[in-house]
Amino acid sequence: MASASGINQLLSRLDNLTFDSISEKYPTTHPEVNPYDLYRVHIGEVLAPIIGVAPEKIHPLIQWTNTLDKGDFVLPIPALRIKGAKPDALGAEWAAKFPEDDPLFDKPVAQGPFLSFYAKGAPLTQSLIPMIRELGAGYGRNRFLGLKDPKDPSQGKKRIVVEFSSPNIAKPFHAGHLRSTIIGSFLANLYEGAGWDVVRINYLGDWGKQYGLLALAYVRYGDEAALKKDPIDHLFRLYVKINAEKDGELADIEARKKEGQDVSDLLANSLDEQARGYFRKMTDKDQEALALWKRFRDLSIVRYKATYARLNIRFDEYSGESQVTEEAMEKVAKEMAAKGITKEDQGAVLVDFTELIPGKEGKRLGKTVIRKRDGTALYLTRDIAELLGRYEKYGFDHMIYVVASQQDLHLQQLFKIIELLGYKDIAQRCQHINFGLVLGMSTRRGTVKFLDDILRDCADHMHDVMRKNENKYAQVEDPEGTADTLGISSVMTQDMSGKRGNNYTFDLAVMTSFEGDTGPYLQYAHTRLSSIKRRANVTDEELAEADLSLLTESHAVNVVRLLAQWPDVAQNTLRTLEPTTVVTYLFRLTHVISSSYDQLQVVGSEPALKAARMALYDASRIVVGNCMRLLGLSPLER
Ligand SMILES: NC(=[NH2+])NCCC[C@H](N)C(=O)O
Repeated sequence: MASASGINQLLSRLDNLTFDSISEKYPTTHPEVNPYDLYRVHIGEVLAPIIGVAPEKIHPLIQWTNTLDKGDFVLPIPALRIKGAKPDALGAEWAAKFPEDDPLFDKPVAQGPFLSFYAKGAPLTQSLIPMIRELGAGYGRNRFLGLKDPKDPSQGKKRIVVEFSSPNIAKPFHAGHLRSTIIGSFLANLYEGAGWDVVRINYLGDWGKQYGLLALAYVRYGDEAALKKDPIDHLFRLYVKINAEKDGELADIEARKKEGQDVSDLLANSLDEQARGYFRKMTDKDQEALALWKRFRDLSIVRYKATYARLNIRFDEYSGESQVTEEAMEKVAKEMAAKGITKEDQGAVLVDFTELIPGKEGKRLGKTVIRKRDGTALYLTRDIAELLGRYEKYGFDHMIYVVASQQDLHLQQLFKIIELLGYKDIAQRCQHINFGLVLGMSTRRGTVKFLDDILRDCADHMHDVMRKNENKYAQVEDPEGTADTLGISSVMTQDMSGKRGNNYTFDLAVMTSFEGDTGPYLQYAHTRLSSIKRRANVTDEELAEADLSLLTESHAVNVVRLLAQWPDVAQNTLRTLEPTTVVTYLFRLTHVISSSYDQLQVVGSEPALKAARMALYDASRIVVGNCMRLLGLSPLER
């Protein structure tokens, strides 16, 4: 069965529409990957002569519903702006005129200012199930959305850079990095599914005076074997130790100064000063200093890669603050000065937005330093040069920075400076995707330090939860691996359940439960669908030939109606850029599937019915799996 068979089957029911006529008249629709596009086109075409408005005008106004009892689509009548008549009356009139024997819809229902449309079960079921099974992992993907020119695919894809995760070497991987990793990877998958060319960048915090200090620590206390074994941990320990020493020293100097002692010698030889000197060597490209720093960086990246792999995440580029060259910063510094964006203030260079931009906006953006008095560049300085460098390198159509809300101002300043530099078109391509805090994140081992700690702790907790059910536990083939996957699913699902901007409380007990809207529940739903298929013993051929007209129960039709929404949900998520759009849909879907099990048994039903129901569950398994993979979860089979 070819993938088009499902959609052709629908089209063959409609004598006025063909593939070509649809794509000609409705260039934004793609029924071959989203059957509901055809449904909307059809509504417009049928209503047009009834209402006396062009179908292309009606089509974009049609919306989906949040619950199936409200229908599959609604037309908000006031949106048509028909003068003189009451929406309620119009709705009733149009509903009455809607043909009784429409091939796709029952007679619409007028509900206040809305006209609600309910898809007929049989045509939807019989076309959608084969389509989903044929498209498989591709169902919900829409390669057309990312085309530069939808009418001319030879123009190629649009390109997006997604920068996410971006931890700091030798410092803890905190909740902000965790959220950036989860949300960023999700967004990258989302755009990939929409046919964009996606570049994933990890912008490491790996530069600055503190890395000079770290090098000093390594020279004093470093342990080669420990560094090789666990660089992230070893560097962090060194970092903590040397920072404590440095702070103690500065406090001591401060105290002596208060007593009136001459501390200039102490200051000149202080760790802080030595760190500055070491970092200066790094920026001056001293080979030895750079070699040590590069080892720290390279070894850390190797470890990070292994951890990201557990989450199915890979990056196309490990960029970082260190990769921004002095030359590149020098170049923009000149540009900024020439354009009058920066000014000197007691040897430092700064941008004063309050002077550059009148009113509230300038006040909000405030003032910010671009070069310190000692000549060193700052976080923002590097971001400016990095952004322009990325544009040069990738020529992106869009770029997303997935960074915590605490850095809202930083990114606003960054984009504004790019704009003031005269690159308004580039600034407009950039977007900050922010997110709220994670509260109360600590583990049994104490406060969280690294991504590995977080994941291990969740896996351990999950393992305990699993052990509580001895019977089931005994049946799990690889309890360690399963606990690991379930643990990861727990954290990720909890993180993506609410709106990005909200804070949430990290709660191991809640997130690892199999009850409620949790990651383990989703995994359970998927394994159950997989096990039905294993136990039913129906061949793929039998599934392909199943008589789907047997799926008449409302439970079956409701599952299909939800399955049909998936391409729309994915497409809508491109607008919201909220993981919860997918998560919410996925829980609705899994709940409807789960409530159908008692009504629609597979094992024990007579062969034809068994095959038909199995085809329904197989399509369900595919969609649940596709949603989970888009979210970054690895669906379990057992
Ligand atoms: N381009 C950027 N500034 N990205 C965000 C980097 C996040 C930074 N490393 C931090 O931990 O706070």
